[in-house]
Amino acid sequence: MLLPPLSAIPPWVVSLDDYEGLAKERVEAGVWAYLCGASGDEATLAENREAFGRIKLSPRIFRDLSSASTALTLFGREYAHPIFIAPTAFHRMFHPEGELATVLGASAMESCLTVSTSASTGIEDIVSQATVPPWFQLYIQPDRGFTAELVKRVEAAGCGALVVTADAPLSGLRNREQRAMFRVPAGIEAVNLRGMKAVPPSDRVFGSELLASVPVWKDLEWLRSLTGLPVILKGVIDPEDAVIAADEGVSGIVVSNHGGRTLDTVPAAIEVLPRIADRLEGALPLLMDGGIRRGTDILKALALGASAVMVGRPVIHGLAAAGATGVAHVLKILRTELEIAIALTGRATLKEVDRSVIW
Ligand SMILES: Cc1cc2nc3c(=O)[nH]c(=O)nc-3n(C[C@H](O)[C@H](O)[C@H](O)COP(=O)(O)O)c2cc1C
Ligand SMILES: CC(C)CC(=O)C(=O)O
Repeated sequence: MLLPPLSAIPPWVVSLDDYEGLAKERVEAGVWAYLCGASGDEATLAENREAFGRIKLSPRIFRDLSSASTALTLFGREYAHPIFIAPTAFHRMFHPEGELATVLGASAMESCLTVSTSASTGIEDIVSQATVPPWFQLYIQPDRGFTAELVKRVEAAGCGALVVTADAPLSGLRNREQRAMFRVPAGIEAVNLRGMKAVPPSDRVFGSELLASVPVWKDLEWLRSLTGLPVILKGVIDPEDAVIAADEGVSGIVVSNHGGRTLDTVPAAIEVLPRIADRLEGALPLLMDGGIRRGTDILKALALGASAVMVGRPVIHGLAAAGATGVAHVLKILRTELEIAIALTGRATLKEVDRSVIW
């Protein structure tokens, strides 16, 4: 029997891990496998966490912290802190209020939500509830005409940026999800894709219509010609691709392996981040996601070259556990942990967080 969402947060809930247990009791088994799972042997999923554990911090003492702040400016906008929400699909699978609850929780904590292409709520409704303009994550669809209309629609709705996901032209084979026979439940759909001409399903990979229409670099140029929004490329792992992306004129990059859900045995995003930062030498703002569960993880990412981080599964744990309140509390925990971690390493502002923070 599934439990209903909580109406109050128990006092023993103090970390993101605590939320995972609360969420599991409230989510149907197949949907849970979709949320937690990753591709293949889930080696990259595990590595995203383990790599953070191998990085040690180096605290400095007796520093002046009187002007401490986590504020930053990104793509011309001020943000109160560098904790952003990664795009994840179909929030109504996890809570009846879906993305509307997520965006309320995000707004309460001054956090920016990236809305998935496969959101289960209309983009205009989500943006209307936000105090921080959401970003929109775009999968370039085989139907390029529909894609162009969608880009115009999200810009008109008031989204602040377009996050183009590049690492999932095909879905990874997520065995955990296959074994649980996961299907998107009836009544829940990617409403922002309604009316699109979909490619017919195929049990072939090579030779399929889908493979014939996967996006290439030239599609990025086309996309940039359609919109005045900053275009951020998500799913970059190889430093060579980061260099091409910068040459192509993207506004930013999300260093990400899709939470281990696409190609398995890719290195942890936090391991890749400093290599990309070294290659780009500050040419573009970098974000990263994958395995962020603690404020110290965020501090490590900032020290290794990220301007901000995105958080995926834990936000959904908060949503499933307690709707908007759960989302806000997950973000609040992370924000408090980050402030304490920055202060205990003797730094006052994000500008002071550089590689000297790493042991
Ligand atoms: C359930 C689920 C759905 C996701 N859906 C999307 C999506 O629609 N678009 C996308 O670009 N990434 C998607 N992602 C990947 C996340 O944006 C992000 O890269 C990843 O979850 C970060 O890792 P974390 O969960 O360890 O924080 C999804 C991830 C999960 C767990
Ligand atoms: C609907 C899916 C394509 C969303 C996704 O990117 C994921 O589940 O990882």
